[in-house]
Amino acid sequence: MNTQLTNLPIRVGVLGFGGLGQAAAKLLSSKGEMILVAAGDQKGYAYSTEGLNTQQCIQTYQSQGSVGYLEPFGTLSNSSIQDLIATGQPVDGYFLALPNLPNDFIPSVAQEFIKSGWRGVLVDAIKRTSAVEQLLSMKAELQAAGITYMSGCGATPGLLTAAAALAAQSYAEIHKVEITFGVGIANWEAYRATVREDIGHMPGYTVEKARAMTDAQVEALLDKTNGVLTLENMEHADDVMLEFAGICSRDRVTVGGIVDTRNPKKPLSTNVKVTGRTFEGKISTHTFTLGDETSMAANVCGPAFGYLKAGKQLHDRGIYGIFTAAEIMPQFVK
Ligand SMILES: NC(=O)c1ccc[n+]([C@@H]2O[C@H](COP(=O)([O-])OP(=O)(O)OC[C@H]3O[C@@H](n4cnc5c(N)ncnc54)[C@H](O)[C@@H]3O)[C@@H](O)[C@H]2O)c1
Repeated sequence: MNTQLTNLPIRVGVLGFGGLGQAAAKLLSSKGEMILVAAGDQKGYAYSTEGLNTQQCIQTYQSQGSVGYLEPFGTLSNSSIQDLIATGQPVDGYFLALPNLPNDFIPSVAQEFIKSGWRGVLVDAIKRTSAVEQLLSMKAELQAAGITYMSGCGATPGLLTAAAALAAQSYAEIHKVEITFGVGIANWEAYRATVREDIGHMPGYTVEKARAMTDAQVEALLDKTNGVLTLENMEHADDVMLEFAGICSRDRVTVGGIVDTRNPKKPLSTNVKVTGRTFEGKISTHTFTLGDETSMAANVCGPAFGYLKAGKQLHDRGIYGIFTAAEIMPQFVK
């Protein structure tokens, strides 16, 4: 059924109900074109055809540790994603607000969807180059399964990569794309996976090492830096996405930033600078800067659903496979 043509809201599932998953559910509650029908976390899932109540989901998750406790829509499960898909309940698209720990976790979730026979749109806000490469290599399987997968659709990669792709249009040749992000959050516990994955980029750390750290070890590390993580030359998928979209080779893309885990004020303004040469031979730089009042959650979840809507339009036209935020324009969700 083409929900867009029939004006029915797009039925959305949010997998992962931590910091970003809860923000995604809040954002959806003000939308008319999308409805939250499913939510899942590590210990359970909830489903309602009529739509889940965001506040009840968040309250249940925060007080009991899983949306699986939500009465009467919840189910407790240690394999919530597989079990939710197996219910066969209709969901048009899922936002994967899951940790990518280990670095092949989200690709393994994509495999579960492929195996299940479910057809629809999947959107991730994945960050590492090597993770996006794993997903890109699954293109033929996704196409055959009837899945339209939108990868790298958060803030960066995502919004900033798309802005770089747009800025590139003024130039005949792109010399460099420099992405610098500033993130301020009140406490690291609100975004555990995000902070762990960021630690994995620091000198002396790997994804596996960061994943294995206890909460006390994360806190001890943050104590040493006064809650601030400074990240340089990160392995970030903006590079492979811009290369894949034919904009520039990946070695011309750099990503770094500062994350303050103890202050919601951004430590610096998130921006992308795109330097290139015009057809007349002029060298110039376009800069796209995000407003400091916009939170990480707004800059990740907004684009994620914009890409879900764009993915749904592709899916309705029978276009399956994998696309990134550098190739497709997100659609504004009302
Ligand atoms: N692209 C971007 O701009 C951007 C920015 C920030 C965060 N992110 C990404 O968003 C993701 C989510 O981050 P967060 O800080 O909200 O995470 P979080 O730690 O706050 O929450 C993770 C959620 O996933 C659930 N989960 C974990 N394993 C699961 C499993 N096997 N099955 C089902 N649910 C499971 C947990 O129960 C929890 O609800 C991270 O991968 C992070 O890198 C992307």
